[in-house]
Amino acid sequence: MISAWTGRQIRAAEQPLLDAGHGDRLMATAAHGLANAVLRAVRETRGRVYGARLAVIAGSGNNGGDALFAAATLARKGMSTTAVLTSARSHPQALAAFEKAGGTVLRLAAGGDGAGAGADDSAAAAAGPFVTPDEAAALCSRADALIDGILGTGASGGLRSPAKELVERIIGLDAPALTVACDLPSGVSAETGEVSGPVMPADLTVTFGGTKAGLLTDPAAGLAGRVLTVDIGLGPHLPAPELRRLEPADLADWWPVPQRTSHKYTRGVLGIVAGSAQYPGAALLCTQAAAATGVGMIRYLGPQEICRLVNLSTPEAVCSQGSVGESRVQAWLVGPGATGDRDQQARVRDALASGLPVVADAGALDSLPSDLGPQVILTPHAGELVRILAEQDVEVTREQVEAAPSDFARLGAGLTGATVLLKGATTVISSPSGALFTQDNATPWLAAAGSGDTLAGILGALAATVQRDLLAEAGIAEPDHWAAVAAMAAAVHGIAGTEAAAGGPVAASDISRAVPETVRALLELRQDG
Ligand SMILES: NC(=O)C1=CN([C@@H]2O[C@H](COP(=O)(O)OP(=O)(O)OC[C@H]3O[C@@H](n4cnc5c(N)ncnc54)[C@H](O)[C@@H]3O)[C@@H](O)[C@H]2O)[C@@H](O)CC1
Ligand SMILES: Nc1ncnc2c1ncn2[C@@H]1O[C@H](COP(=O)(O)OP(=O)(O)O)[C@@H](O)[C@H]1O
Ligand SMILES: [K+]
Repeated sequence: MISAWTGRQIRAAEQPLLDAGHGDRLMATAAHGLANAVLRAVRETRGRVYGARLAVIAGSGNNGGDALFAAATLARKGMSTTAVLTSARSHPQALAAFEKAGGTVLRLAAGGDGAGAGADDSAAAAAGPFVTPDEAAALCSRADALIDGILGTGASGGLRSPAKELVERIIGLDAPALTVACDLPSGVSAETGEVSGPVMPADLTVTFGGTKAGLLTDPAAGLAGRVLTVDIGLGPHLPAPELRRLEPADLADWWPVPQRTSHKYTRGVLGIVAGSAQYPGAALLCTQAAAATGVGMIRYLGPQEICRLVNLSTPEAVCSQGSVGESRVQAWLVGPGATGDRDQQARVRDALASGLPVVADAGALDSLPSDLGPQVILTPHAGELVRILAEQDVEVTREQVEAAPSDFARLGAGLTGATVLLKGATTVISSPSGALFTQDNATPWLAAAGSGDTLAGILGALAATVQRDLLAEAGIAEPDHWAAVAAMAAAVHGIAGTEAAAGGPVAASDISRAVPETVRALLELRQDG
C-alpha cells in the first residue's frame, strides 16, 4: 500500500527535526536523492551522463535549494549545468555550492509586476546575466534534463510572474528530453492535486519525506509522471496518511479465496437489480462482470424479458421477478440501466433500505435516501456526483468537481454518509470518515460506455464476498472497510481493462473476460502461496 500525506503534514513532521538543528541534513538527503534519480533517468534516456546539458529552474525557497544542491552534484559528475533563478532571493548555501561546482547562473528578467531575479538588488548571491523568459525557455527546451525547482510545499497559489511566463513559454516549445519535478510540479497543490495556472508536466517527480497526496490525485497526477519518494527520515514523525493507494500485493492478500469447506452460500450471494426495457445491456454487463470476479451465487431481479437475456449471457445467475425482501443475499448491486421502470426503482429503494452492503450505480443515484451508511457504496462519475451534491443543496459544476475530485468525493461521502467512488482517469474513493484511496490502474481506453457497468459488477461481487477480517488485520479502520473494497474493485477493473485493451480499443465485456486471469496472476503474489 502506498501512503501519502498533505504538504502540511509533511512540513509538520519535519518541524521537530528542524527544531533539533537537522535542517541542513534533511536538505542534503533530499538533494542527494534528487541527483541520484536524475542520474539514473539521464542514463536511461541518453546513455552518457558526462556532457549532458542540465537546466535547473530555481525559486526563492527551499525547493530551489534542493534543486541547486542536486545540480551541484550533477555538475561534479560532468553535466553541463545552468540555473535560471526566478527570484532575487535564492537559497544562499545552495547557490554557492552550485557556483563552486562550476554551474552557470542566469537571472530571469522581471515580469510586469516587478518580481524576478533582478527585483531585489540586496540579494548578494544572485549574480549573473539576465535572460528573458523566451531566452530561458529556449535553453530549457534544448536541455537533456530539466529540473523544476520553482515551488514546493511552501507555495501559495500558482506560479507568479516571471516564472509563470517562463513555464508558459517552455510548454509552447518542444519538451526537454527529460523533465524532473523537485518535490512536486510547481503550481500544483500538494494537498489536493488542484492545479493553478501553467504547470510544467514532469516525466518524473522526486518527492521528499513522504508521497504528497496531491501527486496521487487528479489533475496533478496527470502532470507528475512517475513518482519516486526519497526517504529523509521523517518516518517516526508522520501522522496517519491523508490518502492511500492499493498495490497488487494488497489485492493478493485481501482477495476472498474459497476454503476447502466453502459452499456457495458461505462464499457470498450477490443480488443484482439492473437493466430495464430501455437499457437491457447494462444488466448483462454487470452480471457478467460479477460472475467473472467470483461469487457464490448471483440472484438477478428484473423484468421477465431481461431475465431471459441474463440467463442466456450468464447462465450461472438465478433470475426472477421477485422482491428484494424475499431474496437472501450478502450484498446488493443496484442501478445499472435501471431507469424508467417502477418495479426496478422499488427494488432499488428496498435494497438501499436493507442495511446490507449496497453498490449503488447509475439509475440508483438519482433519489438516494437521506440516512445512508458506509456500507452503501455510490459509484458516480463527475456528472452524477454533481447531481448527488445538488440533492444536498451544494451547487457545483462538473468542471469544479474535475478540478478537485478528492475534495468533492469527500464532501459527497460526508454529506450522504455513504462511501463514494468517483470515477475518472484516477478513481477517487472516500469513506464518510474522510479516509481517501485513489487508484490509477486504468487505461484511457476504458473511457467507454459500459465499462462503468463492469466496474459495478466487480465491486458488487467483492462486496458480497469480502473477508473483512483481512482488512482489519491490515490496519484498515472498520468505517473505512467499504472504501478499501471499492479501491480493490477499481484496481482490478483497471488492471483487467488494461490487459484486455493491450494498448488498443476494448469492449466492456472484454474487461470481464480478463478478470479471472487478472485475479489468478494477483493470487500468485500471495505470501502464503
Ligand atoms: N518539508 C520537508 O520535509 C523538506 C522540504 N524540503 C524542500 O523544501 C520545500 C519547501 O520549501 P519552502 O518552505 O521554502 O517553500 P518553497 O520552496 O515552496 O518556496 C516558497 C517561497 O516561494 C515564494 N512563493 C510562494 N508562493 C509563490 C508563488 N505562487 N509564486 C512565486 N513565488 C511564490 C515565497 O516567497 C516563499 O517564500 C519542499 O517542497 C522541499 O522541496 C527539502 O529541503 C527537505 C525536507
Ligand atoms: N480517461 C480515463 N482513463 C482511465 N480510466 C477511465 C477514463 N475515463 C473513464 N475511465 C474509467 O472507465 C469507467 C467508465 O465509467 P462510466 O463513465 O460510469 O461508464 P458507463 O457508461 O459504463 O457507466 C470508470 O471505471 C472510469 O474510472
Ligand atoms: K517544484
